[in-house]
Parts: sequence; C-alpha cells; structure tokens
Amino acid sequence: MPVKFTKMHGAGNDFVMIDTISQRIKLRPRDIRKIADRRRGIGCDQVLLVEPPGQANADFRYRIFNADGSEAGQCGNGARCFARFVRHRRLTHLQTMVVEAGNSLMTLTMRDNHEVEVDMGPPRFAPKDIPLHREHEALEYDLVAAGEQLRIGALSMGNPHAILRVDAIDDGSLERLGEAIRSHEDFPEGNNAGFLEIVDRRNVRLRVFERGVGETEACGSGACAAVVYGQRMGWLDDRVTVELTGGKLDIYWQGDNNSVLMTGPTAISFEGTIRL
Ligand SMILES: N[C@H](CCC[C@H](N)C(=O)O)C(=O)O
Repeated sequence: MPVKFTKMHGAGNDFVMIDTISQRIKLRPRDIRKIADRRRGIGCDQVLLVEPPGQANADFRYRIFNADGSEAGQCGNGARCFARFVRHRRLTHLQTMVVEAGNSLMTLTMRDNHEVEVDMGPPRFAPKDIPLHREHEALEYDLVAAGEQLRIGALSMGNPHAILRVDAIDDGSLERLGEAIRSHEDFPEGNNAGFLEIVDRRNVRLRVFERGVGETEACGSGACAAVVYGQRMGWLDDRVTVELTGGKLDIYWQGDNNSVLMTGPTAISFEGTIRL
C-alpha cells in the first residue's frame, strides 16, 4: 500500500507526517516502527497522523506515535509541524486552528518565518494525572534511580514528564540516569526524562531522554514541563528561552491554571511515498 508522507522537524525533533483524511489508511504499530526505522524505513522520532476532528469545536485530530510504535498524548514540536503541514497540504487556510491531541485541545497559531505558537493547555500536577504513584502532590519528589537518591519535578503536559536539575547538561547525568528515570516503576506509563540546567532566570539548557524514542534533539512538551517546574521552584521568570541540542524554544507561562505557550520553528525536509 503506497502512503504519501512529508518529512519535517521542529528544532531537530523529526517527524513523518501522514494525512489520513485524503488517504484512507489504518496504520498498525509495526507499520509505525517500519516508518520510523532509520535504516529500513524513512526514519523519525515520531509519526504524526492528521485525522478528521472528533469534536465539533476542533478543526483536526492529531495522533502521535513514538518510534517504538507506542501512542502518546502530546507532542509540542510535532504540533508546530502539524499546523504548517495541514496548510502546506492545502487541508486548511486557517492561520489559527484548534486541534485535538489525546484528551486535550490545543490552539495553533502561525507566526512569521514558519514559526508556530502552540497553546499547550495548562500543566497538570495531580499524581493521578501524571500518572505517578504518590499519595500527595508536591513541587518535588524523592526518587531512587540507578542507585542514586534524586529530587525530581513531575507533571503532565498531556504526556508524563520527570525533570532533574543538573549543574551542566553534559555532566553525564542523562547517559547515567536517562533510562532509569524514564522507565521508573513509580511512573506506570513511563515518562520523558528532562535534564535541566539553569543559566539564569530567563535562559535554560535542556536535554530530554524521551519515552518511546530515547534522546531527541528537542522535546517541546519537555521544554514546557521544565519551565513549569523551574518556575514553581522559584528559579525562573514567566518567559524563558529553552536551548536544546537542535534549537531554541520560547516558553511562556503565567502560573496556576494558565496555558503554557510555546513558540518555535518548523522545517519541511522532503516528501515521498512509502510502501507498507
Ligand atoms: N515521547 C513523547 C511524545 C513526543 C514528545 C516530544 N517529541 C515533544 O515535542 O513534545 C511521549 O511519549 O510522551
């Protein structure tokens, strides 16, 4: 079955975008893994599907699959590429669109130079919403991983995040602790493990060992989660530039139940057809 796709990335976090509105296809987890395979397929961190909306107040539905075939409830870099993709493929002319992802609604707004602003919705902190096996919500949690006693932030942006503050993002913490945190038994659905270096109150560096992939060059929801954690700990202001391996994202959060706003780049790499 030939499937048309567009290869894109947002700050180096790369995606295969597939329009399943004009192509009536059903993809199984093994199809996702083949597409994502960097030797036997196209190669990407996530496969993103464009579907018709399930709700009256949405323009599209957006499904996210990690390279290992697992489905995720949120992908910030992917949301930006999604907005550019549906306009590139003439599925819409909207400058601002509402998109369902998992059980949340996001508003995507086109900005200059192919940048996109994403209203990621509010962060969720209750352990049951992360999910995290803890009795009570807290700013930080004790966690033993790889034999080390850690203090981490944990929250959901529609997908689970664990954040560890480090002195320097290249101090070896991600290599030593990434897998142990990401797959920790206290997170029943796993998590995206962020390693956060505070440069000053408006600038941070971040690396993320993602659920279902491993380290990516950027993680949009991870950047949002790291800034939210840093703000709640009193380390950061409301607008922060997050420097990731693949580029920079602008994150803005005014606290409480306000939405986290993320603005960043999108890029189209190539288009093609793959036979599954
Ligand atoms: N690995 C993530 C999904 C992709 C998130 C990331 N690529 C982003 O930009 O937010 C998860 O399983 O929750």
